[in-house]
Amino acid sequence: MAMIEFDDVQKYYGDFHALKDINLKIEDGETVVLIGPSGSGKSTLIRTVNGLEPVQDGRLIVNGQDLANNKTDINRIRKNVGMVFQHFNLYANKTILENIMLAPRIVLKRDEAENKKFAMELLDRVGLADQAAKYPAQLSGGQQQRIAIARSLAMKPKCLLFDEPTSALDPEMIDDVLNVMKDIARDSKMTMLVVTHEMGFAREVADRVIFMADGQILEDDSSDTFFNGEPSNERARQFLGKIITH
Ligand SMILES: Nc1ncnc2c1ncn2[C@@H]1O[C@H](COP(=O)(O)OP(=O)(O)OP(=O)(O)O)[C@@H](O)[C@H]1O
Repeated sequence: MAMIEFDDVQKYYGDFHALKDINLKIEDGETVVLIGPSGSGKSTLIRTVNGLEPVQDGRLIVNGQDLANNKTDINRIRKNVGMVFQHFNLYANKTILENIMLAPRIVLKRDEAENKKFAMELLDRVGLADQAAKYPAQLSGGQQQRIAIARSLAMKPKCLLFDEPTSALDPEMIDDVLNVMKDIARDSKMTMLVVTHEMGFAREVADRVIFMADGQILEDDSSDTFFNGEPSNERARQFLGKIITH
């Protein structure tokens, strides 16, 4: 079964039609990159997948549950679907280790020793084991984002959503964060949906690239076709030309 399936999904902000006839299937374990110009609906689309934005019409199945049905338990979805934001949203008054241990303790009631052991493993995986006792403000933006990723992984989600995770970072921090994301894409069986302008990431690890404009999906290709062949949609070709030459 697909991890995520949009079936003629419509999303409105008041009268504004933000997502138009979205049809999209993302299989278990796929890494999919979503690109498109500013205001095209990328954030809106990704935020519908864990129920941060409700949809008004169609079917949106995530991990076997229909998010377009208001009886669906959003908390059950969020246990399995993590999200990493542009601004890291760490808890400022908690240590790095506590930031990672909090949700598994409260939501999953994970045993304290096991929780700590796994949190330390994750800190090691993102290269920040020596920062466990610090507070978020003592870390750089890039380090905070790696902690935010570790915090999402601590829930052992089936699916991880990334909404422009490197856009708020200084250029010299971007690669460290992308390397952590590449490592996850290569080594885990997790489904990843990533909004990003980082085409190197898309080219190296994405299975598919989706291009959106004006609330619609205009192109949905394998990464190989998108980068080594040519997108068939004219606007997707223009967009690709612009971001690659910049
Ligand atoms: N809460 C909201 N209320 C009303 N309109 C909104 C809201 N959020 C987004 N929009 C509008 O929906 C459209 C899509 O916005 P969205 O943030 O999804 O685009 P995006 O492709 O992620 O853009 P960017 O790359 O600039 O983040 C835009 O026209 C935006 O102004």
